[in-house]
Amino acid sequence: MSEAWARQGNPAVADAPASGHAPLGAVARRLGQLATAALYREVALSPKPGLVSPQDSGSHRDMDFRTFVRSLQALRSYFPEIAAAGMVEPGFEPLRRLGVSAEARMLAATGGINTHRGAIFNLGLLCASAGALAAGGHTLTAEAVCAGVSCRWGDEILGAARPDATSHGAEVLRRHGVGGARGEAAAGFPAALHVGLPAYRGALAQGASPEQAAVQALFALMAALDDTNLLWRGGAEGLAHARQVCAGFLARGGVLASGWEPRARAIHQDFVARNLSPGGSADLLGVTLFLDALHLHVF
Ligand SMILES: CC(C)(COP(=O)(O)OP(=O)(O)OC[C@H]1O[C@@H](n2cnc3c(N)ncnc32)[C@H](O[C@H]2O[C@H](COP(=O)(O)OP(=O)(O)OP(=O)(O)O)[C@@H](O)[C@H]2O)[C@@H]1O)[C@@H](O)C(=O)NCCC(=O)NCCS
Ligand SMILES: Nc1ncnc2[nH]cnc12
Repeated sequence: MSEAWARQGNPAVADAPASGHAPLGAVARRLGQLATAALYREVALSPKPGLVSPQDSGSHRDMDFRTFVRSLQALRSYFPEIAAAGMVEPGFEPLRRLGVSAEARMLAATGGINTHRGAIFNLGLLCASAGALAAGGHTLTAEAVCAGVSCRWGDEILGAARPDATSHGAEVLRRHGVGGARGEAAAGFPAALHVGLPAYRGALAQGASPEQAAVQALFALMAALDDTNLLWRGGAEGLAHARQVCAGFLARGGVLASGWEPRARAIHQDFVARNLSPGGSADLLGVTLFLDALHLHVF
């Protein structure tokens, strides 16, 4: 199961070059494949508290696994496109326009449902940063790619926030002062880099399967993050409850302890009963899996 899950939707696993430098067009295509594969692995993963998986729709009534797959199909050309755009050292505005048009394609494919708004933003910026590094002849490491987003576009990412915006994220920023997707990106994705990635790799090193390691990374992210989706649906109380339950799961040994799966499923049911959905953590799990794959593949 675990190897099959790791290879699912991941063409890069099957045809990664053994060594050497690929032409830039091929690098952009491979970055796009890695981004799409990371998002596919995230949505295919189970159990995930409150989130959509092939098993069920979690705390969501308007979308299921097939909605996410349709959304991913609509986004397939976006990630290579924005990676290629990054290679010509653009300012923020051309990247933002690519993101806005990808969002429109996502909404058309899902009938107006927001499946991947955060992912379009996060992984779009990371693909552009990786493209810029590749064009400069630099090695693509998780640290360099994340720092690239912060250094190149951090100020504009924060500056693009409109005080009168009506999005859930903007409302949460006003009510709770939490920076959400923009804050994470502008700071160079500290949660994915310093929480998700060490949890994922640490679990693998201790013998977990890739699938178990991804569950561990998701719980670590949920325990640490001020997830604006949890705040939107559950307020400060809902966020505190979710973080505490996930910290408790990790303190009992997480996915490395026997009986972890029924415990994780019980937490899933608890989130559903409370109508909680950690969409920001899910997005950052996608980022974590993308960053990990950068190390595995030679460009
Ligand atoms: C920069 C934007 C993404 C602006 O976001 P804003 O702050 O205005 O907020 P939202 O529009 O609400 O979207 C932010 C999405 O980011 C994800 N997220 C949340 N917290 C974090 C975090 N701490 N770190 C990283 N990412 C985070 C999250 O995405 C997931 O949740 C989605 C479902 O959300 P929503 O529709 O609110 O949820 P429901 O609970 O289902 O609602 P109801 O059922 O109750 O109605 C899901 O899709 C996940 O993806 C937040 O949603 C951006 O809007 C923007 O500027 N976009 C265009 C530019 C662009 O993309 N450029 C790319 C290259 S520059
Ligand atoms: N699997 C998932 N379920 C619900 N919202 C999400 N946002 C990103 N991934 C998600």
